[in-house]
Amino acid sequence: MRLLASVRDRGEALAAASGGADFIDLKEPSDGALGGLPPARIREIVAALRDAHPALPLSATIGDHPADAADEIDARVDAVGACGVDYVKVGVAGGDTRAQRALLARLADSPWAVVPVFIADRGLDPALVEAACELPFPALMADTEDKRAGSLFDCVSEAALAAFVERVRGAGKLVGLSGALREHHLPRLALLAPDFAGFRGALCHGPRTGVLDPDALRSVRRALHRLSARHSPCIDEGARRIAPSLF
Ligand SMILES: O=C[C@H](O)COP(=O)(O)O
Repeated sequence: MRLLASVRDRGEALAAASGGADFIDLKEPSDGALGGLPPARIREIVAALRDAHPALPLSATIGDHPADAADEIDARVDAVGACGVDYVKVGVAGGDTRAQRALLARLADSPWAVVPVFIADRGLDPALVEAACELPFPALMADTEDKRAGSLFDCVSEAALAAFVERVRGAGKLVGLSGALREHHLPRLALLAPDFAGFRGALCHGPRTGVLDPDALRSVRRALHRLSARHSPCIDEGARRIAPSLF
């Protein structure tokens, strides 16, 4: 299980990369679950990371938008993709199923590598996950929107999370879990064995809107290493086959 760290600026990005994050995710935590950074800031961070850590995979979010905001979402995906990140993360918020399916179909046609992020505050819709699994996305994630309402584990049952991980991996995609996850959740995460787990709040000294704390990141990193030493190497082998460039 790899560590995705969400960062908002160049300083945090370099600290997260040096601290051992496996994926760097660019977002503005003060602007919501998938708060977007201005393209100029994304380009600045991408340049700094490509220079210092050229092999590190980078993602960026486009901001929180309702599923039916088609034009706005398309424009933001293009703007963020053009900044040179490897993946563009797009939230699939709850609500109108038809709009969600239409959004997935459009994102699958995007020239950029889009990672849909299912906003799971009210659970995961297996039919929607199934629809996404049939489209050519490199990865799928789950995250939560209301960070005060507990963690992903308070919103989605472990059985449903296990089914999500299994289905997405079975479709040949990377699978990631996030949503107010803390270090104490790592043993439960390790049992689910997603390819990566995403963190912001756990890496900050105060709230997730505060500043990234390199010591907190190192602590999560160490805990993950300890758990990885115990979990089955065949999971990593599977992930290597799906996305060899990431390993
Ligand atoms: O992509 C991962 C998110 O940034 C996770 O943020 P969080 O740990 O504060 O829920």
